[in-house]
Amino acid sequence: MQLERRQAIIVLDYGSQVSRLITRRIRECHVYSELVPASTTLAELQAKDHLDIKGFILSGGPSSVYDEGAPSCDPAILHSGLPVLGICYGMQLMAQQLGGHVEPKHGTREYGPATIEIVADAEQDYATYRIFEGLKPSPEQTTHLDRLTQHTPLRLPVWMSHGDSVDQLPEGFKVLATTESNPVAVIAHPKGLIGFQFHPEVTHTPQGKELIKNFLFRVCDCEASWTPEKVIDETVERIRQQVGKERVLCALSGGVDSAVAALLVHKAIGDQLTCMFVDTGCMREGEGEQVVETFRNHLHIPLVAIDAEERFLGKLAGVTDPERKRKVIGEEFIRVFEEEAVKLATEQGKIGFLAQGTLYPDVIESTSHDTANTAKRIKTHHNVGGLPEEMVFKLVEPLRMLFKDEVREIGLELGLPEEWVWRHPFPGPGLAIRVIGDITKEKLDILRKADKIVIDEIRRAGVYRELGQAFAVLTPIQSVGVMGDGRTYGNLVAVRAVTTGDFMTADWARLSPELLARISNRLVNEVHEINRVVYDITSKPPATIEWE
Ligand SMILES: Nc1ncnc2c1ncn2[C@@H]1O[C@H](COP(=O)(O)OP(=O)(O)OP(=O)(O)O)[C@@H](O)[C@H]1O
Ligand SMILES: O=c1[nH]c(=O)c2[nH+]cn([C@@H]3O[C@H](COP(=O)(O)O)[C@@H](O)[C@H]3O)c2[nH]1
Ligand SMILES: NC(=O)CC[C@H](N)C(=O)O
Ligand SMILES: [Mg+2]
Repeated sequence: MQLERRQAIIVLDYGSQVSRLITRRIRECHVYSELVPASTTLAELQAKDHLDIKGFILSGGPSSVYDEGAPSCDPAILHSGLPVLGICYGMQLMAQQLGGHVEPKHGTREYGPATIEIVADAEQDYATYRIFEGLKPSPEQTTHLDRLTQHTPLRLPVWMSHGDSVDQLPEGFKVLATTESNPVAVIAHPKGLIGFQFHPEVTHTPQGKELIKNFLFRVCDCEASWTPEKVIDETVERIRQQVGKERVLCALSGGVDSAVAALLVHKAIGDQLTCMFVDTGCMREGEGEQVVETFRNHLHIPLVAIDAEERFLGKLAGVTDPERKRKVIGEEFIRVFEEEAVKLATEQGKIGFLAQGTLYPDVIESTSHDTANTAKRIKTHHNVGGLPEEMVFKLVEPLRMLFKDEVREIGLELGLPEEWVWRHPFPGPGLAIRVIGDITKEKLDILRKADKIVIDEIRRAGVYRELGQAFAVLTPIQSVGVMGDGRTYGNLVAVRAVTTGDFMTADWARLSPELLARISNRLVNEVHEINRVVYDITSKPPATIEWE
């Protein structure tokens, strides 16, 4: 089967903190979008033969266009005849490269909320540029003067963050909107070149999504065809073409990413796939059983479950340093996979591919942001991806182009149980990095009970889905208590619950005092080793989500 080319909007990344949000907003409108480094040329993009490029967006960024070495845009993109939307730096760059001029304007800096007033002629300009079609002035934007003159210009609240301004337009451009302090807030050329000085991709621009939709559907003529069904069909076909008749191994963790990757591969090649779940002894209560039950009995996908508790706990004995724990676990995973892959290979023929749940944010991080590579290492996230070379696996990464919310949608569509789809992420090293200090089976058992109580109560209160992650941490601190009139000297458990979008930053969740009380009560009553409970009220930064 020949794969159709998919309609796409290419976002060029000039380094804005919110570049990837642009891509997400576009995808939320069911149009496919990729974020690429600013230096990407039109020729390179046209060489991606799976894409039918419908338009470009140039993101914002920290540079000033007149700075030496400031990033630019391949002129061929601006002259391609396809629509281009420049946002903030992107608009300034487009204006400058097409012959206009940009100046630092100390008097017209705008950071935060602003209101743009559309000065375009309602009938003619709306029909020519189409970017403001269908937008309505909100009643609170209507002034007394408007009512007196019975003329209500379109005003929109937006979010700005710039110190430079376009002060001279390139030929053929027209100003479509201004703000009180900035005469050039939106510019446009009849050929579909548009510039926004504000950021439509952030939620602080309330009608931002409508503006992006207008760009996609009215200016670029896109179809809303990037849907879960379509993604599944395409991905399945791609996997078939890549894998052929070879066998694939998928390491299954119990998390949503590896589960969805496995489902897609299974849909593509059926029994050529073998899944492998490794019980490290550091899993949550019932985790292993649930993985086995769902995959073998419910989804009918071949699964090998490896009980490696003894060897992992043996290697971890006496290890207290968090980084060391991660290393030990990472290495042990590799050893287990090596051994098991050899066994599988001799039983049913060689395994050529390894399926992984790599997501789009991982891909973006490793290609477009230099800062990601120079950033300071806080902790080594263990990943089974670092498999030894002598295994010579080729990789199948069916989620490479997807964000987590898209992965979840696909999981639902493929029949992964809801409870699994919405499960909080769980780190590969598992409870080993939530038992602070030295790890023993006894401590892990205490933590397993505590973790289950925390999660059960959070689910019962109906707040599980609102939280990014929630769990218990077993600390080595012991404290004195009194129970049944007797003295106790027991363990201190910390409860951690955070809200977060991307896990790069997080806030501690404002759980209700009633819920916290129930959790604390059950912890001390049901887990007799615990006699004191604290709630972690630090955000990330300065803390991290996990304690180790
Ligand atoms: N216990 C395990 N057994 C087998 N593979 C594992 C195990 N733990 C982790 N892995 C592998 O390591 C990969 C990375 O783990 P990671 O936690 O980042 O992703 P995930 O578990 O798939 O999803 P989530 O982020 O929702 O937890 C997994 O996709 C899986 O392939
Ligand atoms: O697969 C993983 N291997 C690891 O070693 C690891 N350490 C942290 N995490 C998860 O990453 C997210 C951010 O965690 P931190 O704020 O603690 O760095 C949170 O979701 C953490 O659970 C890990 N995941
Ligand atoms: N957010 C941005 O894109 C800022 C662009 C440019 N650095 C300015 O200050 O105007
Ligand atoms: Mg996981």
